[in-house]
Amino acid sequence: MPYVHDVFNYLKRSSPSQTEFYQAAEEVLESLRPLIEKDSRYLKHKIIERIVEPERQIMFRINWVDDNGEIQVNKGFRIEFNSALGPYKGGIRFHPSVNAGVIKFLGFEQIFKNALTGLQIGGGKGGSDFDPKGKSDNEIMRFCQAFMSELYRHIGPNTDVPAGDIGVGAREIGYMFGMYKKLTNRYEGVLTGKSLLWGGSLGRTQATGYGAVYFAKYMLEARGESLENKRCVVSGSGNVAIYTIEKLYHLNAIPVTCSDSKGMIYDEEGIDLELLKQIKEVKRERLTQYKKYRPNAVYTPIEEYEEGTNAVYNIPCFAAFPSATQNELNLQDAKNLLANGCICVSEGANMPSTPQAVDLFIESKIAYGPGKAANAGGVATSQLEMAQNASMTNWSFEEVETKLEEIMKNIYETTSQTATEFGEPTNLVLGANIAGFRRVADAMIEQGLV
Ligand SMILES: NC(=O)C1=CN([C@@H]2O[C@H](COP(=O)(O)OP(=O)(O)OC[C@H]3O[C@@H](n4cnc5c(N)ncnc54)[C@H](O)[C@@H]3O)[C@@H](O)[C@H]2O)C=CC1
Ligand SMILES: O=C(O)CCC(=O)C(=O)O
Repeated sequence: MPYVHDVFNYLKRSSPSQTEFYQAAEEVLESLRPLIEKDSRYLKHKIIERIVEPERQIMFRINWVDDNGEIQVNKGFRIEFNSALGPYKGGIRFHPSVNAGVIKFLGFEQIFKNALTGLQIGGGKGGSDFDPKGKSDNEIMRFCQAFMSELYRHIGPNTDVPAGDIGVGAREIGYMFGMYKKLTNRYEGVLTGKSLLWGGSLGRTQATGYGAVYFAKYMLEARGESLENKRCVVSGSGNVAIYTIEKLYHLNAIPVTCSDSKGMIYDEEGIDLELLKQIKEVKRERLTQYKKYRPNAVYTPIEEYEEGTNAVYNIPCFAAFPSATQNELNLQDAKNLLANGCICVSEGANMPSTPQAVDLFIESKIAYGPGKAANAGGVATSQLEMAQNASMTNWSFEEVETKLEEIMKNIYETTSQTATEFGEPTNLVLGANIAGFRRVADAMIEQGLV
């Protein structure tokens, strides 16, 4: 369809050098072809042209002072992409690779992910090229305060509600919340992922990882399979990876790997979860420490990975849970997974598989859950946190987890039914993109040209 092609070319001309955004947009636009052919309303209302353009993009300077008294300057971003379904909602990422294109791809994915949850949340994302690695606690606090000293004027509990992402966890959310409160004199649910002491929700920390495993469980159940006693590989060792490993153990699976940007651990007997939490959540150390306490585990530094591959995906497994970062799994990794017997990939990270890897997963008809569906449990539970804040109540862990599992089951069913409706029952990329888009697009049409 030349129309989709034209919109995509326009994007490339109007937003130069935003590679990750083109990747995310191309996948969604390609998936929408059969829908656009079937329903002319989307063309008439120019929904495609409108949905790829953020409603608002904020870029700002962040000045802060390091422990040596030196002034440091970073870039800050918040993209308020689409508010058809509710207040902008999406995390904040602190990582040196952050730029306008990365935040735009994440914000774009967030629109459809949030729509798939069935909840009233629009799509947004933010971040900074600040590198938290090696920074003292005081430096982290000063940076978070400086970041919020600009962001506070753009957000609010009914406007835009940020949360965490790579490099932003409960500690950073705490420092940002403190500054927001001081500047506005308001104590309100403006951020999610808060500490349980002052407005957080039980289960939010676990939600993304648990959700990605639930998504795998439902994909597998539909094929008469289960995770029980199956070996699984997990990449990353942050929030999503840790709670993916935890839920895999709950379902009697055996997670055998985790990784960080410097290397990977292969622990044949199963990852020691308490040790991993101690290293990553408490001490904030490198994974090399893991081997000190588990001498039988194998640590492979990235310099020793086979060229052009991610060693995590060279370990034989039944299911894989990419939980680190974008484009961490390429075509060769996908081939390695399939050759070693993997039949399920559930993405905890955002866009971890390259387009060629995704094509191979779809072609081979394995159970493949794209990030915007499989990792939606995090943002869904953030909305549960917003609901508790607004009603001044606190739900039990069991209540939140029951809702989370129900939401993940619904997302699986919606994506699978939509894929079937469009003639490709195992293609959950098609199902997720069309189902997410349709909900947002129909809301945009009903709300008029705004
Ligand atoms: N935290 C959340 O609730 C959600 C997170 N996500 C996505 O999950 C992924 C992981 O995020 P979090 O666990 O929250 O972040 P985190 O900061 O807790 O952990 C990130 C992990 O990825 C690893 N990593 C980063 N860059 C890497 C690289 N180039 N190679 C190998 N490992 C690398 C880090 O070492 C760390 O272990 C991201 O793609 C994020 O956007 C998606 C939905 C919700
Ligand atoms: O909890 C949230 O609001 C956002 C989570 C997030 O950033 C994501 O889903 O990628």
